[in-house]
Amino acid sequence: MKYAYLGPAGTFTESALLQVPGAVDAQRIPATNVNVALSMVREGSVDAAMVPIENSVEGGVSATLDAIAQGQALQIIAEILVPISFVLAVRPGITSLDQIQLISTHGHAWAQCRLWAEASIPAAVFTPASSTAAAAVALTENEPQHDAAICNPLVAEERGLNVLVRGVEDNIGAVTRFILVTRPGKIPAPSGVDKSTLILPLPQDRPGALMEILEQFSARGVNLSRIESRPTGEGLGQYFFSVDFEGHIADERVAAALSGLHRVSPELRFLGSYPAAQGVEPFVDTHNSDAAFSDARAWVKSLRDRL
Ligand SMILES: O=C(O)C(=O)C[C@]1(C(=O)O)C=C[C@@H](O)C=C1
Repeated sequence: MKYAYLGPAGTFTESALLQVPGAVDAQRIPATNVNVALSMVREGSVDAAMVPIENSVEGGVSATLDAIAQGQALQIIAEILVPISFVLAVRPGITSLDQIQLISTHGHAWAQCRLWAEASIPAAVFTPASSTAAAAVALTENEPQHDAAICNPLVAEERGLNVLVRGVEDNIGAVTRFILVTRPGKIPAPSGVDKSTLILPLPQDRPGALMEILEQFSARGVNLSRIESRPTGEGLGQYFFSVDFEGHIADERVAAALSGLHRVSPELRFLGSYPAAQGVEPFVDTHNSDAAFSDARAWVKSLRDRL
């Protein structure tokens, strides 16, 4: 397997990739951003890409939500959770917080440390980097453009950077969720605790369209675990929903919800069913069990056989 990931080496995304069985010894290609990583998958130069999709503090990663919603179809085959804690690394010569004028990191990381930064280095100006590791690596250049970087403790250690402060995140216990993305292919077999992801364009032409979408899930007892709206980019008021729910396409209730959704929003995209990184087997009412669905189907068929 050959993997792309949001690089350079030392990002939290690489930490997520290293949790994938076999990835430690596999070829790992750093990409400068999420779009580049996903393009490598689409054009076939790698087998899969690891990209961030949401953080428990800052929410959805728009670049990923948008890139997998549009363009050539992709599939999610796994999710990985990584606990997030940041350090403040500094360039040689900086020994105290009041010397820091320019501070760099990834936008999502900055959002998770903003309160600490406002209180501790109020005069410092933030300059965005393509990743936390890119900001850290830049401190090792001959003439660094910034004085400090907020990054993964591992990259600071690997690059021999001076760390002034540890644990600069505003929320202890933050977690980022990453997804492993391939070209569409075989769907991982149900594990018992699975998740599925959909992109659902919101039908424009009628009131109650969102309700129609939601009732497809609720009528079959399918529990949503994330729903976010994103603009399609085609004009004000035009949205799609990015939705995760508990269950696998092999489950009858999920298949029934999907066929209902296809009628309501025919342009929907199924992004895959894959083992959930945490959670318990979902509670399924008797009337939403696989057996109840196949009994009902057989009953209707017996009636239609009389046509
Ligand atoms: O910059 C990194 O190290 C990344 O892996 C990206 C990213 C993100 O996009 O949210 C991942 C985890 C952290 O929440 C901060 C940044």
